Amino acid sequence: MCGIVGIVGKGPVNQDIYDALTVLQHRGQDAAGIMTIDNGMFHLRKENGLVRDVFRTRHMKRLTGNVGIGHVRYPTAGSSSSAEAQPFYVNSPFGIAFAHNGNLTNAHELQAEVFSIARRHINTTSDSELLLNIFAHALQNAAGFEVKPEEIFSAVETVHTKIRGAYAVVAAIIGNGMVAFRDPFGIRPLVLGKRQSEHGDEYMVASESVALDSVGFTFVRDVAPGEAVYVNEKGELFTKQCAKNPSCNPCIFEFVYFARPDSFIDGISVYASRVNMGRKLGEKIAREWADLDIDVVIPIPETSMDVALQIAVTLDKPYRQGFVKNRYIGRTFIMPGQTQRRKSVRRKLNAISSEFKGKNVLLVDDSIVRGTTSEQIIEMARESGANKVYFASAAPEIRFPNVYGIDMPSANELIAYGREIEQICECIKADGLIFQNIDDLVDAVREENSAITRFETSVFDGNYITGDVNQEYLESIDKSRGEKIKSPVIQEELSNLEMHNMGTH
Ligand SMILES: O=P(O)(O)OC[C@H]1O[C@H](OP(=O)(O)OP(=O)(O)O)[C@H](O)[C@@H]1O
Ligand SMILES: NC(=O)CC[C@H](N)C(=O)O
Ligand SMILES: [Mg+2]
Repeated sequence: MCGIVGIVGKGPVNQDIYDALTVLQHRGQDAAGIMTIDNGMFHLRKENGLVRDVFRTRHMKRLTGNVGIGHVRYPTAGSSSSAEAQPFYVNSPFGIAFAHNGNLTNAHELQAEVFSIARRHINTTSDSELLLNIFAHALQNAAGFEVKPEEIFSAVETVHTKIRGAYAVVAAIIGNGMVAFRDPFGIRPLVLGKRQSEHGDEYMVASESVALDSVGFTFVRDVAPGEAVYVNEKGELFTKQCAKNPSCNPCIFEFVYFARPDSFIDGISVYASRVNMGRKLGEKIAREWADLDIDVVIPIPETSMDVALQIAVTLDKPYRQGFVKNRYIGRTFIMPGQTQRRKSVRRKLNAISSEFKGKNVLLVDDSIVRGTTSEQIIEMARESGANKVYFASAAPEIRFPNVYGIDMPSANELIAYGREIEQICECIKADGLIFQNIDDLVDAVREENSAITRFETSVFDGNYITGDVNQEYLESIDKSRGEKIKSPVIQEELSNLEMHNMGTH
């Protein structure tokens, strides 16, 4: 899903960006990077790995300056080579550093255009590097060394007309400041925050509000879909709506799984939306499984815990922590390959057998995607002596690929693809399986902000909000990003393109 952050401060920003990235780590575990501007020069450190492993004191010391951006990556286009870690950089115009959350759906056409019209070479397979070059080319005609806010906004307008897909972006421009913008459908989140210092106001943008909280910035507002925010080096803020017909359609999977519960996205508390999901699903279980004898409700840590507690309250059943999570293992779903995901479930979760022995348990997860977690967890519950194992998912059946920044390029790998509920239940070997209805999921999230009339729900219903996704496109991403391509050997070959500005190690 990727996390992005940018700060224009009145003092060094390296530590704040680092701290903000650590609280956005749940959005991307593959690579991390920070790029700062000091005295007309960029300073960069990026590498594969978690934030705590990528940045050592020696790197932090080099990342000087009062303007900077950062990124944590979950690859959803190109390869997971360190050459595709972000921020990216181009030297013209001015020198631009760039970080992106989302995924483009017309990367292929853009590739041809960037070369034939802009005469720009892209040396990676990353869609984010393409997006950077489209933006840079649009800014190419800015007059003078100090770019005017209007010139920035006009470049963002051009980007909106050329690019399709999902994008929340932050960029830092040498000699000028920080730009951030969000796609006209508002698929990926982006918030603006402010902090008062004795030398004046400091501004920050981030994927989630929790990043602002962690470094003492106050939430100002969500960046609107299609809007651009520009903060110059003096700390002056300029904003403009740069899209013709913007509309707010946040990705509903942010609320189901991706975002941290203590974040607010487009005026919606992620935590409250999950509690609502639990209530709705609990009511459905009470209606449809009235005759089932459930002894206990057990969450599958970590994301489903808020949902499961509310299901237990709604059903008036005990809630117990039957699984202990190894706090040193990250999220399994955003790991790069199926082998690693599969192996990590048992390393991550262990059962407390006394909570299962002789009981009819209702296991709750936020979602079932490939079925990697549910299948193994049910096996563990049985090994621990459970009598009956029922399973509830706070999200509906996921049957369609995602093209907006979640790494689900192939319908075939989705356990619900081509299967009815009884068949999925057989695959994961549960005694009963129940999913949230799509309308209930949407209502659960909308309850927190009724002004949002539509969410990006394509993984559940196959309606792709940008209107440009057809079967041919889905087949092409399946082919180019299927599990095969993520094999370590192929990844190694792609890493040969390590032509990026690493700085000294
Ligand atoms: O059906 P699957 O393909 O297994 O995917 C779904 C599972 O993956 C996620 O957990 P993850 O371990 O990524 O993170 P969490 O600790 O935040 O729950 C999600 O919460 C489900 O448990
Ligand atoms: N999940 C994301 O936001 C990924 C951003 C970009 N498409 C990449 O793969 O690097
Ligand atoms: Mg989980």
